[in-house]
Amino acid sequence: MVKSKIPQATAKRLPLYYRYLNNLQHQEKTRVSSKELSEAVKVDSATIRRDFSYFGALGKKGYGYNVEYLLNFFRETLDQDELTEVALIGVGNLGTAFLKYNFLKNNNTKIVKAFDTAGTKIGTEIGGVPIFHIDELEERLPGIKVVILTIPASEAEVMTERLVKIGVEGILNFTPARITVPSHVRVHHIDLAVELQALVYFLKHYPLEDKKE
Ligand SMILES: NC(=O)c1ccc[n+]([C@@H]2O[C@H](COP(=O)([O-])OP(=O)(O)OC[C@H]3O[C@@H](n4cnc5c(N)ncnc54)[C@H](O)[C@@H]3O)[C@@H](O)[C@H]2O)c1
Repeated sequence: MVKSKIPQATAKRLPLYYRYLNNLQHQEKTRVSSKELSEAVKVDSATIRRDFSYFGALGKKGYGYNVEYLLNFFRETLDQDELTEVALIGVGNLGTAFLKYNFLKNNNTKIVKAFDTAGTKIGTEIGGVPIFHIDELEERLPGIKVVILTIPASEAEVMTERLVKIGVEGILNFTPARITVPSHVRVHHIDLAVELQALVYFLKHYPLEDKKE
């Protein structure tokens, strides 16, 4: 297996590929063509071929890619065999939805603890995840390196400082606040409004070739 560094853009597509290939394996399919994969994950086949070349997976003409080989590679690369425990901060509309969904279906990340300030939620569970008061953060968070932030934007900066102090290494930030972190902490910012705008922009300016009239 190839162990060289994978470009970030490629790495971001790995979970997408992984999920689809996992489905194929459940259907007992042993191989997949880049065309089939391309249609399923909505990434053009040239990009898929380039991505896969980083994994040392070279599709054979008329055969395609070996599903098991790719899955093994992705499991290693995505650390799928290891459960990553995640905490969620802010059990409001968005946070509640994430707790109900949790992520175990897709891969081995799981929300194991949640925190909020609202008295009515403390001591309850949603989707099997216990909700603690945020005052207990310093006591209960250690050991967890990844946090999902779904609190009001006004709270984000102060909360981030607390998280960094406790040793959090990755923050999935759903708040509109741009938070600042030291260089050893990684923040991924998710903004559905921006994604939606991007989609509308692409539809307008880059119509798909086989768009039906
Ligand atoms: N990224 C996106 O696409 C997207 C979409 C919708 C909402 N949002 C953002 O996500 C955040 C949550 O949105 P929502 O609709 O769930 O809001 P909400 O008001 O329903 O939930 C916020 C929760 O955070 C809790 N909270 C407040 N201060 C806290 C603190 N210091 N520590 C712990 N918990 C605290 C509140 O008690 C509440 O339960 C907001 O910042 C919102 O702007 C982002």
